[in-house]
Amino acid sequence: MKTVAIGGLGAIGLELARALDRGVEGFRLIAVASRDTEKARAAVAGFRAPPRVVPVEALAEAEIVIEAAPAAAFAAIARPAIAAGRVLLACSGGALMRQMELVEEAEASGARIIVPTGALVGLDAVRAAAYGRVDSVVIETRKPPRGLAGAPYLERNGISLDGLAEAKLVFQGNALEAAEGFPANVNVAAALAMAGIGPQRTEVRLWADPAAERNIHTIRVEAEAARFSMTIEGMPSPDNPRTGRMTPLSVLACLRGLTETLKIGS
Ligand SMILES: NC(=O)C1=CN([C@@H]2O[C@H](COP(=O)(O)OP(=O)(O)OC[C@H]3O[C@@H](n4cnc5c(N)ncnc54)[C@H](OP(=O)(O)O)[C@@H]3O)[C@@H](O)[C@H]2O)C=CC1
Ligand SMILES: O=C([O-])CC(=O)C(=O)O
Repeated sequence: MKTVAIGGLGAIGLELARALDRGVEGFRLIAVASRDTEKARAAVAGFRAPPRVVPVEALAEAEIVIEAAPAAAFAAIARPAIAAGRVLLACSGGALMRQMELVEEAEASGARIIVPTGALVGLDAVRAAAYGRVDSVVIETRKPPRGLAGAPYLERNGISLDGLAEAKLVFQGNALEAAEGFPANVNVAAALAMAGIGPQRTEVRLWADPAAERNIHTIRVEAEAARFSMTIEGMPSPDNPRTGRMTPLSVLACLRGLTETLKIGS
C-alpha cells in the first residue's frame, strides 16, 4: 500500500479523496490539507477511513503528494514534498512551469514531479514527437465566459465578458504569458509546453464563447515524425466551472499508472 496525501479539496481534490476512500487498489489516503481546516474536516468526516487534516507542510509524510490547490498555494505544497524526496502529482502545471527550479531541487532530493494529462488529450504523442524535430505546437482553448471570469489578464486589460453575445478571442501569446495571465485556466497549456517544445514556443489562443457548454481544448502539432490535431470537449465540474470533470479522473489514472503491472500508453 502506498500512502497518499492531497493538498486542496476543491473540484479536483475532493473528488480524488472520495475515490481513494471508496478504494483504489494499492493506495491509501492518509492526510489532506486545505485553506479552511474546518471545512476540510467536515468534507472528510463521513469517509469510511477519514484522513487526518494537517497543515500543508505535513502532507509530505505520505509517499505520494497530490497538489490540487490554487496556483498561489502550489509552492507551499510542492516544496516540502520535493525536499522529502516524495512523488508529487501536480495539477497546477502553470505554477510549476513558472518555478522550474523546483525540478532541479527534485533532482537533488530524488523526488519525482509528475504532471497528469489532466483536462487535456494527447500528451503521450507530444512527448514522443519531441524526441524528434517539432516545428510548432498550438493550443486553442474555448471556455464558457464564466469559466474565465476573474482572470488577472482580463482584469489588467479591462476586458469584460459580461453579456458577451459571440465568441471572443481574449488572449493570444505563448504558454508562459498565458500561465501568468490565466493561472486558473491554462494548466493544460503549461503541461503541453513542458511535454513538448517549452513555454516560449508553445502558442496559446484562448476564447470566451457564450455558446460553449464545455471546456474545449484543441492541440495542433507539426513535427517531423507526425502531424496531428486533437480536440477534447470536457464537461465543466459542477463545483468549479473553470475545471473539467476529466481532471480528477486523469489524476486517478496517473496514480494507478505508478504501480500497475500492465500500463498502457507512455
Ligand atoms: N492540469 C489540469 O488539467 C487542470 C488543473 N487545474 C488546476 O488544479 C488546481 C486545483 O483546481 P480545482 O480543484 O478546480 O480548484 P478549486 O478552486 O475547486 O479548489 C481548490 C482547493 O484548494 C484549497 N486551497 C486554497 N488555498 C489553499 C492553500 N493555501 N493551501 C491549501 N489548500 C488551499 C481550496 O480551499 P477553500 O475552498 O477553503 O478555499 C480548495 O479546496 C488549480 O490550480 C487549477 O487551476 C484545474 C483544471 C485542470
Ligand atoms: O479543466 C480545463 O478545461 C482546463 C483548465 O481549467 C486548466 O487547464 O487549468
